[in-house]
Amino acid sequence: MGEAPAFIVDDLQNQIGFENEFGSKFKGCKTTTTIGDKTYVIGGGNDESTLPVEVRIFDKATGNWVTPIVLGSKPNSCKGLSAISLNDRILIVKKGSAPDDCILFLEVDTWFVREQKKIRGTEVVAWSKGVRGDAEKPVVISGPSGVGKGTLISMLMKEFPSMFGFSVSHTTRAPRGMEKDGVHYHFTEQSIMEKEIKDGKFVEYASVHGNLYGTSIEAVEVVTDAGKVNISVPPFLGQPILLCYKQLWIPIVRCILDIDVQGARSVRASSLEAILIFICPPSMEELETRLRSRRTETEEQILKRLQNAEVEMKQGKSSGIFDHILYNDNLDDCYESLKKLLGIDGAAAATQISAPQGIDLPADHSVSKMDNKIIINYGTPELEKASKSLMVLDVSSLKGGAPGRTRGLDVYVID
Ligand SMILES: Nc1ncnc2c1ncn2[C@@H]1O[C@H](COP(=O)(O)OP(=O)(O)OP(=O)(O)O)[C@@H](O)[C@H]1O
Ligand SMILES: Nc1nc2c(ncn2[C@@H]2O[C@H](COP(=O)(O)O)[C@@H](O)[C@H]2O)c(=O)[nH]1
Repeated sequence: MGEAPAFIVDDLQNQIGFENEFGSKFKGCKTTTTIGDKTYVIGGGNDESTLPVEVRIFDKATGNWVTPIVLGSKPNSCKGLSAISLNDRILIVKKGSAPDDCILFLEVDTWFVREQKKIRGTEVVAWSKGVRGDAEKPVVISGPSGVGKGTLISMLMKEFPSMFGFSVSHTTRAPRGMEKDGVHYHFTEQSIMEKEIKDGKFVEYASVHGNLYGTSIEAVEVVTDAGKVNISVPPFLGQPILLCYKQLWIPIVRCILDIDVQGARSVRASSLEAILIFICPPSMEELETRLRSRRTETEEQILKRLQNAEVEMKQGKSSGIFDHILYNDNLDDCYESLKKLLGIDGAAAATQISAPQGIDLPADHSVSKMDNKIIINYGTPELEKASKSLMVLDVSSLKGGAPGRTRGLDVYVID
């Protein structure tokens, strides 16, 4: 580890035009990173301000400045930024930020961003938060209507209120008696939802039993960003807060999606990297009994749902979309199997599985890159010579990304 870093970041440029263009646009800290013909200028929001970090792009090919559509939750202000190019995304190391909020990725050419650029016909970038290891994979629960998906999800949310967050879908179907807008679904109109789909606001969508249903990017982000709030007081019942890390109570939230097989197929093809679970009924007769006993559909709707169930069952069992298949015969048994799959069949495991390990970055540091390793040097120049304390972020196994989290960061310290 004694070699000089191959690439020094914090590459603040003073090219003609940069400072003027920039100085007026961004108050506070800023940094620039070039990927191909584009220079990404990322900055704003210093420690005292509440302004979020902004992004502008200087296109060297055209000589023009572009203000991109920025998806994802913009990072909070910080004391300084370092930016490291990783080809399709830029890793941002924030100074003076909370352990769960100091490593972020600005995606500039990932699958998700390319799709969004195609849909929107303009420059797009997307923020995603970096997390260590493999935690927090979203969970997709799919299966025919009436099989018990909602029942199982309710049981999970009731037993682990702090651990799971439900992705509230959009639908064009009418609300049922007890259903609340924004809680069970975002009830919307066909024309509005079609426009929003065209605008690229959805991770996935499908026409199901004659209505449009879809998971918006925002719905997923609302859940994953629940982990962003840092509160310095202990949790009380009902709050989505679990883990005390460095005197901060860090919420742990894992996103659950209840979607049909078509939607599951889209999620499988996306960058969400979810765990996909298909729930089967013990028999079609039992499925019909459950659908009828729910008393929420008309006879015509029940028949349509049963007809669609035949197709969904075939696809669910054989398409290779799903990681796991569970049979919901006895509800309690199925629920236990689901918890086992998710690694939460014991109280200790429940805390382990989703506990996000923050990255405790020293407030003062410099950042460099060597191959797939980001080296964070946190000694003063004098101390560096003596002790060379380094933190290494290994980015060789990154997974996921916008609209969820970027997982797979390996972090270790070299003394
Ligand atoms: N294992 C089970 N045994 C008997 N009844 C069950 C079981 N699981 C769920 N149910 C019942 O079946 C009905 C349908 O369940 P639920 O509404 O959860 O299905 P769903 O898969 O979410 O349906 P949809 O896709 O239409 O939303 C409910 O009345 C529920 O109480
Ligand atoms: N592809 C998607 N399917 C969804 C979504 N939200 C719900 N669903 C599925 O629709 C059916 C019917 O639901 P119901 O509430 O009308 O009974 C069911 O299979 C759900 O899983 C979504 O966002 N995308």
